[in-house]
Amino acid sequence: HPSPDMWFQGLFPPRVCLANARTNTFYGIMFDAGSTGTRIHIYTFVQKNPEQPPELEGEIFESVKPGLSAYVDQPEKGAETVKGLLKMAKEAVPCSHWKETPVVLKATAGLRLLPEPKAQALLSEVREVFEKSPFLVPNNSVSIMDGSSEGILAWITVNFLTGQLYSQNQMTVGTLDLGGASTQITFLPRSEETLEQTPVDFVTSFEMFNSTYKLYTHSYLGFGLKAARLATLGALEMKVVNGQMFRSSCLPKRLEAEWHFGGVRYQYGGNKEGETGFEPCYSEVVKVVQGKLHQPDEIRRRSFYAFSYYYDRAVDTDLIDYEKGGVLEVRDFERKAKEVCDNMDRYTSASPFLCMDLSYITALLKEGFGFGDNTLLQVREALQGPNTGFPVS
Ligand SMILES: O=c1[nH]cnc2c1ncn2[C@@H]1O[C@H](COP(=O)(O)OP(=O)(O)O)[C@@H](O)[C@H]1O
Ligand SMILES: [Ca+2]
Repeated sequence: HPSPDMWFQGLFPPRVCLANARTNTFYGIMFDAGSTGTRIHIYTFVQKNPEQPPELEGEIFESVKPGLSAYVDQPEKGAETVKGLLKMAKEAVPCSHWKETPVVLKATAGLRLLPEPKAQALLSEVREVFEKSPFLVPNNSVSIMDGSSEGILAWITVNFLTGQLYSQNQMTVGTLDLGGASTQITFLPRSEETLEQTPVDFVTSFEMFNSTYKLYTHSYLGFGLKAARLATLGALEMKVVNGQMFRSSCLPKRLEAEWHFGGVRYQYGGNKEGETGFEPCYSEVVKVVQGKLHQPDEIRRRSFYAFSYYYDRAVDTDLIDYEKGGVLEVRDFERKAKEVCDNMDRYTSASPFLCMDLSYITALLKEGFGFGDNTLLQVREALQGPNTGFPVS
């Protein structure tokens, strides 16, 4: 086809940007590039008076699946997913503010697991999308966040939003984040002994509101829920051969299916003739964690805030309410794992991995971190800002 004559285009005025937005309002665009999905957070801040810091007024959130790491061999296609989300930002932020609105992307465990050149190729495609956008691109705006920053960020968010960081007698809570590819544990040690018994690279100091905090924090790469599924199946550090079948006693006996993670296709199924149920499953998942994690004594006496997949699986099995979350003991995950694994046929409508996931969570908490059966966990949806029920400012 010859291209149509576009003579009429010149008749219309170019799209203009009217400066109609409030001048005390600021915006920020943050991408969380997780192993299972990419999420955009568009924050609105309002500066009510010049002496005070701006207050968070609102947040717009959207997400896409799969995560960037699934595009390991198609970096341009991966960057397209970011571009799609960025379109939302152009609608949400008034055009008069575009060029002052910073846009950043922080990638977590999915990209940490990829070979460095592949991860960099994805990030540079994303950088290009940002550069072509009308937003402000700060230095180092597209990068892989290191594991300890990830843990600290979660800890600050929870303790700031619950008011602990500016209260007189600080009762900070620890945080447990279970992602797809990595898991983080972070808390403020109360006993000197804990710090003495902790490897140096598990301790990070930082300053905030005129206090210095010495936090215990560590991110375990490859110990997220989805990576743990592969480890349990024996498929994590393997070159997967086409047609190869991975079996586990944690899966329904007759199940045969396939699953894509990190750009690789895995075929998996139940133990057709062998055992299934909690006992054999638990011994499989324990092998994934046993002896591989540092166990600080103090955590048995502290309470923790648990989110991400701890929350998702607790909601899936009615251990807690979707909206309110809830307080659980470590033993509640074990009880639920037994119930699901020993009655797998009753849970077929849910994910076939439900038994494996609950067993892994139990093993990670007890055998991995060394929590007691009765350690209390506040299981909540990840705190993200104003729509969480926690005061933001
Ligand atoms: O913005 C969010 N709000 C609430 N939950 C989130 C958000 N982003 C991720 N999650 C949770 O994080 C988990 C997935 O982990 P993710 O994809 O971030 O892997 P990673 O942290 O290992 O890279 C899921 O439980 C998902 O519900
Ligand atoms: Ca995450």
